[in-house]
Amino acid sequence: MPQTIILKNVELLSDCDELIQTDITISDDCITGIGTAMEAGDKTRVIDCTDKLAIPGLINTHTHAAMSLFRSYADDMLLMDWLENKIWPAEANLTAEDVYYGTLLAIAEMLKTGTTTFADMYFYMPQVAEAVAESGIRAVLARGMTGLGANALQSLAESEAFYHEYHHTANERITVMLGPHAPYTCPPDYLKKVVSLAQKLDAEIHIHLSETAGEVENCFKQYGKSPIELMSELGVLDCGVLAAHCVHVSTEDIQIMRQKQVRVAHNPGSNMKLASGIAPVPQMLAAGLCVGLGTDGAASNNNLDMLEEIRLTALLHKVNTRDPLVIPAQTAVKMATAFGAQALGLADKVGRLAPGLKADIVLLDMDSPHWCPRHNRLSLLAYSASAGDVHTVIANGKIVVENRRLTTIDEEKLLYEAHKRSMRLTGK
Ligand SMILES: CSC[C@H]1O[C@@H](n2cnc3c(O)ncnc32)[C@H](O)[C@@H]1O
Ligand SMILES: [Zn+2]
Repeated sequence: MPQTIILKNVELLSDCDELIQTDITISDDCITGIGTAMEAGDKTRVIDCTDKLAIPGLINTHTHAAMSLFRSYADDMLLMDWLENKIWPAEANLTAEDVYYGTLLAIAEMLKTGTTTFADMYFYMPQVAEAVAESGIRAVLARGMTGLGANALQSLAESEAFYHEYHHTANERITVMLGPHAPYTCPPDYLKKVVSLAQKLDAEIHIHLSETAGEVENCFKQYGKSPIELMSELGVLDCGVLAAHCVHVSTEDIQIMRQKQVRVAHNPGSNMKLASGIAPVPQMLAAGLCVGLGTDGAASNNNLDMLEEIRLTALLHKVNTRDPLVIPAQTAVKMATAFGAQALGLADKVGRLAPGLKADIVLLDMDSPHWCPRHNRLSLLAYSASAGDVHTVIANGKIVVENRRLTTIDEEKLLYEAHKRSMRLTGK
């Protein structure tokens, strides 16, 4: 029997950003009505939403969920030093079960901070999918691949098997992409194999591109072109690409990205912490690119809080351009919702509150001093809200956070397991 939930007297922002107080009706996994709800029947759960603001579930377009196990392990370093000397050696010891618990830890944090969809690139992806399936979150999963080393061909084969086994599973909550790590770990011949596989499967690609100045400089030295130009030449950009970072992209690169409809995952927190630079987001948006927001892994952020990324996005680009209008609150919020959905190929399912879309809904508790006075809900959401305001989270029509508590995850057991495994992995 499909369950019906009515969110009674909830506040929400319409597509035209008008504030409305109304009811949202959820039947099974979908939003079926926005407007005064019909009389509740026996099987209907009515939730009083006085003083609650409903927003679409937030969409994290780039992370490595299980890296939550490495949070606070290696900080204040540049990307390549951090990867080569701290992260990759520690990741070499990861087991499938570690990745399961690391991913579940990340999912617990994401759900409690209002994220209902994430795009992940990592190893041991069947265990990632298991954590996604049982927690109720939505995810776009990619088995990370590097073309250097003994596992290069095996990870291609694993990616193919993972795609066949998990694409469109968990009630359609899981979709699968291919995940070549980056141009500096995937040489051209390897990327050509990835492109062939993507064409065979009709799969899209999630890849790190142009994250640091050093990456772009080395790419010019090695191939005489930028990472974007190289990817274009190799056919990678013809597969449908979600490109993480794009910090050091030129005007010419942006034109290519526009032509190839590359979608960008902007990760302001990680880019700031790793001192990678500031992505030209205003230029990318002005060129018509789809730019979503991501946290990157919790080891380089050091949290998975998308409300924080919204705020960072709105602030960072203002101070960088000295133009307060460059990314207004509304744009930053859209980047974490509607644009994020588009970036992940899920715009027909999530990212907005509208009848017919999946019921991925976050209720923020506005009954706090930092929500007073309420001149402008969008402004409050972008500049004043914080993770502690996330009261209730509904993912695919199911309540996964209720009164700030997880309903699908045993948090106490999870923290014990995650802490124990993290200590072993980092030799502590
Ligand atoms: C091959 S699985 C993903 C791989 O990416 C590493 N990683 C984490 N953060 C970053 C980043 O900001 N840039 C590049 N690579 C990153 C992660 O440790 C995994 O090894
Ligand atoms: Zn990353």
